[in-house]
Amino acid sequence: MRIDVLTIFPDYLNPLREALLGKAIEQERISVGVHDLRDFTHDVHRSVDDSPYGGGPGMVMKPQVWGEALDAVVGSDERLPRLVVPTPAGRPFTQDTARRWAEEPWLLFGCGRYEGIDQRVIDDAAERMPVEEVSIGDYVLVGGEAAALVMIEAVTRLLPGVLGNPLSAEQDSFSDGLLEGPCYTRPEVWRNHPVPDVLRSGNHAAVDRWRRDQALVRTARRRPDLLRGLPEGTLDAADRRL
Ligand SMILES: Nc1ccc2ncsc2c1
Repeated sequence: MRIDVLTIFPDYLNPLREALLGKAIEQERISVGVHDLRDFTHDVHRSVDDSPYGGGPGMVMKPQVWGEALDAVVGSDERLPRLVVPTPAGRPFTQDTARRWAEEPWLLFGCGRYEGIDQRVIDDAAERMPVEEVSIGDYVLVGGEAAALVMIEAVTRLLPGVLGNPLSAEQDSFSDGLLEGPCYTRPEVWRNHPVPDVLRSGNHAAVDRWRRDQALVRTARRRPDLLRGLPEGTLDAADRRL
């Protein structure tokens, strides 16, 4: 997978070079290009924003700069990226989104700041490539870079060879629609807190049942919306006994 990121704060994306993701880049399982939007300005101030038409607070990112930057990154390659624009006004980013994007050969993240990017940039790009405006949640951020880091991690961890243990991707939260239950490691007792006996029983069926019950109870308490949204047939008779 090829990933490109357009941003006015390229150093914000340095964490992509760390840990498992950094290793996947070194192993050339993923290529990551981070591009400074200001490299596509032509004025002495390297300005990327301007006042909003219609008035109002804040500034809007200029279409000319974005248009030139996107043209440069996309290039004349016949292949086109899926352009992802992180924005609070976007469709929700979910594990299903991550799974879908993990099949893409090329993702291009356009990170806006200020009040956002001139809408004509999105409209013009959509004439040439698939574009998705996506939100990672309902809270205030200053720009799209943190969201891009979140989404890039959620996607690339699903790629073959990126995670040390591929089972982890299949068994983690949301993989079966439920929140993950509690986890434990040594010592058996820590500050008078014991590990649940069932986890030390060696009875794998009982451990699986306990873990499933914990996931169901945690999901019911913290995210009842996820329970209501489970596909028909997800919960079996044993689940429904709770
Ligand atoms: N404020 C805010 C909230 C969510 C979000 N997702 C992508 S950029 C962004 C910005």
